[in-house]
Parts: sequence; C-alpha cells; structure tokens
Amino acid sequence: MEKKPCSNSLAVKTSHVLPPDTNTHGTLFGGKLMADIDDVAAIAAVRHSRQPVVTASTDSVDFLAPVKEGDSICVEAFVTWTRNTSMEVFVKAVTEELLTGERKVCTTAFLTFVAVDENGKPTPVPEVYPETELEKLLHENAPLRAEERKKRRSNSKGLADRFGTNYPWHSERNL
Ligand SMILES: CCCCCCCCCCCCCCCC(=O)SCCNC(=O)CCNC(=O)[C@H](O)C(C)(C)COP(=O)(O)OP(=O)(O)OC[C@H]1O[C@@H](n2cnc3c(N)ncnc32)[C@H](O)[C@@H]1OP(=O)(O)O
Repeated sequence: MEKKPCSNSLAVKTSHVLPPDTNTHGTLFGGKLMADIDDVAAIAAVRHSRQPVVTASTDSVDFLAPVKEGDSICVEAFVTWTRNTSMEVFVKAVTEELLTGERKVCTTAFLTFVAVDENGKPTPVPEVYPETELEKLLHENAPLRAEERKKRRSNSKGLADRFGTNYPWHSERNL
C-alpha cells in the first residue's frame, strides 16, 4: 500500500455554539464536544485508510477552557501514526469569541481507530508519514503512547473479567 502524508487525512469542522448543545452554565456540553471529536477524528481515519473504521480508544479528553454560547468551535483532526491495522488520530479544538476574535485551545485528544473488513475484522492500513515539525513530533512520540494504550487495554480487560456481566441489582456484588 502506498504511504500517505498526515495532511491527506486532515478533517475540520467549525460550528456555532448554540442551544440545545449548551448546559445551565451557558457553555457547551462536554459530551457534545466528545461526540464531535469522535466524528471528525473518524473522518480523518477513513480519509487515510479509505476503509470503514471503528473507534478503539480515546486516550483522554481534558476540557482546558469553557466553550461559551455564541462562540464558534473548530475541531481539526489528522492521522499521526499507523501500525498494522490501527491509526492514531490527533485532535485539537479551538474556541473563538466571534466579536473579539479571541481564541483558546479548549481541548486536545488522541484517538485510535482500527480499519475493519466486511466481517468487522481488523484489516491493514497504509503507512502515514509526517511533513511539518508538529507532525514529526507527534509521529515520533506515537509508539510511546501506543505502549501506554496496550497496558491500559490489558488493565481494562482484567477489570472487565473481574467485574463480570452481572447487573448491579443481582445479589452477588462482591468482586
Ligand atoms: C452503510 C455503509 C457505509 C460504509 C461507509 C464507509 C465509511 C465508514 C466510516 C465509519 C465511520 C464511523 C466511525 C464510527 C466510530 C464508532 O462509533 S465505532 C463504535 C465504537 N467502537 C467499537 O464498537 C469497537 C469495538 N471493538 C472492536 O470491534 C475490536 O475490539 C477492535 C477495536 C476492532 C479490535 O479488534 P481485535 O480483534 O481485538 O483486534 P486486535 O488484533 O487485538 O488489535 C487490532 C489492532 O487494534 C489495536 N487496538 C485494539 N484495541 C485497542 C485499544 N483499546 N486502543 C488502541 N489500539 C487498540 C491493536 O493495537 C491492533 O493494532 P495494530 O497492531 O494492528 O495496528
């Protein structure tokens, strides 16, 4: 498969922050922003692989600044690194107070997507290569983040096995 540059997958969505996406603080719901992040990141992953993808994980989403009603929010995403079937996507969200032009980075996040075939099985993706300084930095550090994800996934699996599938109202609540 032919290698592709990070820029090939760039996806951007700018929207006006309006009710009903705002809460009682007059700011954007965190869950709405997370849904937008997943949406834009998925488009970047499909642009890179040109195959159906699933979200395998989100590292963390830190809400660094509130996004106020009336502001705009711009979510951008691109593939930073690939292994065999998985793709790491970096996302940055910038909020802008439209009347003053003041901008703040309100969130950054890393998500991992896996390309799947018609049976939902992981399938190989093309390699990605960085061009800009920022892309190179993200690309170089990606294997360390992937290693952390591997450990986290293993811990999550361990916890899932330990908790089992009982509903909370079942009598056996001891772990
Ligand atoms: C009408 C039709 C239109 C079609 C038009 C086409 C366009 C279509 C666009 C769709 C765009 C929408 C995007 C929706 C995005 C969702 O909303 S998807 C819903 C939420 N996600 C899910 O339900 C995923 C559920 N999980 C799974 O299906 C499986 O666990 C996975 C993720 C496919 C992995 O499968 P597995 O058999 O466990 O695979 P395994 O061999 O262990 O690992 C495969 C790769 O995944 C990586 N991986 C697995 N788990 C993790 C993890 N937790 N963290 C990081 N990496 C992981 C592994 O490291 C490995 O990477 P590589 O070394 O191959 O690069």
